Amino acid sequence: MATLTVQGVPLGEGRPKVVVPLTARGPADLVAAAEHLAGLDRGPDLVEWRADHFDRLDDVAAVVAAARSIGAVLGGTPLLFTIRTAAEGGATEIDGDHYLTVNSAVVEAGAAHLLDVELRTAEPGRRDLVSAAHARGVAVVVSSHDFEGTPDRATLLDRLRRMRDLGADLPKIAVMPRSPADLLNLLDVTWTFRQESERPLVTMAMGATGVVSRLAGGVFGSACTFAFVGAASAPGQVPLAELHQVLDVVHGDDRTDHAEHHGAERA
Ligand SMILES: O=C1C[C@@](O)(C(=O)O)C[C@@H](O)[C@@H]1O
Repeated sequence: MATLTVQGVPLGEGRPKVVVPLTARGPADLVAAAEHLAGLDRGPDLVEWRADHFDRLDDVAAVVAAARSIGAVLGGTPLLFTIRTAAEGGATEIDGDHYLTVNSAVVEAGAAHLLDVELRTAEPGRRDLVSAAHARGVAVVVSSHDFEGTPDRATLLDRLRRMRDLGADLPKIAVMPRSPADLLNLLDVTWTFRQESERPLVTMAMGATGVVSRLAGGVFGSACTFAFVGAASAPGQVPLAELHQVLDVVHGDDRTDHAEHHGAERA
């Protein structure tokens, strides 16, 4: 089972990597939030900028500048750039062309290490964006979110395979479980895909019923889990410090590794 290594952080190997989203609206608050994360004794392994919350998303240069500022503060910690559209539970009704323009500009500027491309993005833009990211050495997360329910196992597996076939380095699926059976299906599909695929994946079930997937999804093959500092960016997310403690119980304490990943690159 292969690993995707981004900025020295191995995804799909060992303990799942913790991602904290930044959801501040303005550049100064974003930088302050990034500084806070960078200063934590036990910070995240990756940081996601949820640029759909940014109050200047219409200004491509402002987005690129903010991504650069966040990246500079984070040092070596990998930065995932995400515009989560309203249709997928995000904070903005962005038009399709502007979505492609902003994402392409961030990729061309080398301002992020990973790029989230929503599966629902229309062709040919979707394929062009994936190719542009790969040409710049940016890893691609192809994502899909179901806020209403959980598709059946066959549909989930088919979705993950389509993401892989599109060139996703890290397919990602979030669902809303309506019962423990939905949660079991998601975990089952996660492990099935993990075994058949040459790349890691990320899955999570949202809401209260899904919390266990954020705590123990790594056992079933999910490479990352999202936690919050300040404000959650999705239902059911767990505070960062508590998530680290639970992962210590489930996977063992990684403090030495963690210090090595980030300490080495910042030094
Ligand atoms: O796709 C995801 C996962 C997520 O929706 C979650 O459920 O934790 C949080 C988002 O910020 C991120 O882009």
